[in-house]
Amino acid sequence: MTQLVTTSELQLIEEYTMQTMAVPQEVLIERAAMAVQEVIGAGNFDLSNVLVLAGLGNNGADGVALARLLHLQGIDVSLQFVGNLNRAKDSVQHQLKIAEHCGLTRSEKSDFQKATLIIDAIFGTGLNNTIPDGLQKMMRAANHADNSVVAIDVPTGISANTGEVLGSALKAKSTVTFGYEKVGLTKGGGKKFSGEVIVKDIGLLTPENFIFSQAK
Ligand SMILES: NC(=O)C1=CN([C@@H]2O[C@H](COP(=O)(O)OP(=O)(O)OC[C@H]3O[C@@H](n4cnc5c(N)ncnc54)[C@H](O)[C@@H]3O)[C@@H](O)[C@H]2O)[C@H](O)CC1
Ligand SMILES: [K+]
Repeated sequence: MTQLVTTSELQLIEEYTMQTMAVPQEVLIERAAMAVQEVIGAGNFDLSNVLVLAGLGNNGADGVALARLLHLQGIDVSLQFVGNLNRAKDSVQHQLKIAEHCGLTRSEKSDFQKATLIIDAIFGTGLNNTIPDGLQKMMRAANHADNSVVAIDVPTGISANTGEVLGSALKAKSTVTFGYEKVGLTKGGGKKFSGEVIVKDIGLLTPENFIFSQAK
């Protein structure tokens, strides 16, 4: 029996971890980035040219932290933001500051064809309505380029609760999801777009006798 989580259950667990147990958000972001670094470094992916597509929320923050780790490892990694960076969460700005201090500057436009691996850090569990048209176009181009894509936490475009495709979704070879498998990865489009789902512990703490509504 594998525990699955809905986004509201995950929110309670995140709050418990950060508010009650006082684990800083930056620690979770760092451990999330390290978890993805470990998975893609295990030999099944060609890391000769990695493109990180980062969104404006914490999924993007995970991606920026990962790009910095790969850069420090000497990997040829490009970091491209999707959306207006001025509207990004503080967590993203903070990770970008660290990355720039480490010598990684963001690219404006990246060449999907050149990338041997694309990291999908655009939207995670926070996607709450249909993907904007412009981004849908870019995602279809990325799917068409037929690169290897590794999704951080949830493939962009997939509802973490229902597995529904919200306009368009990025097809992942693997999805590295944190703490627990999200319900949306096990059904509908979520199952199809997630590829191999790898659950990684990043130090999320779960309250005693927490009630999970779903399992598989
Ligand atoms: N579970 C954990 O303990 C950790 C999770 N992390 C990562 O955080 C994301 C969830 O981050 P969040 O900021 O809540 O949302 P997203 O990054 O998924 O989305 C960004 C942002 O986008 C806005 N938005 C939602 N839908 C749309 C839309 N259709 N069009 C435009 N904008 C949209 C909304 O405001 C969102 O906030 C989780 O997946 C993990 O990757 C932590 O980093 C590590 C610990
Ligand atoms: K993602």
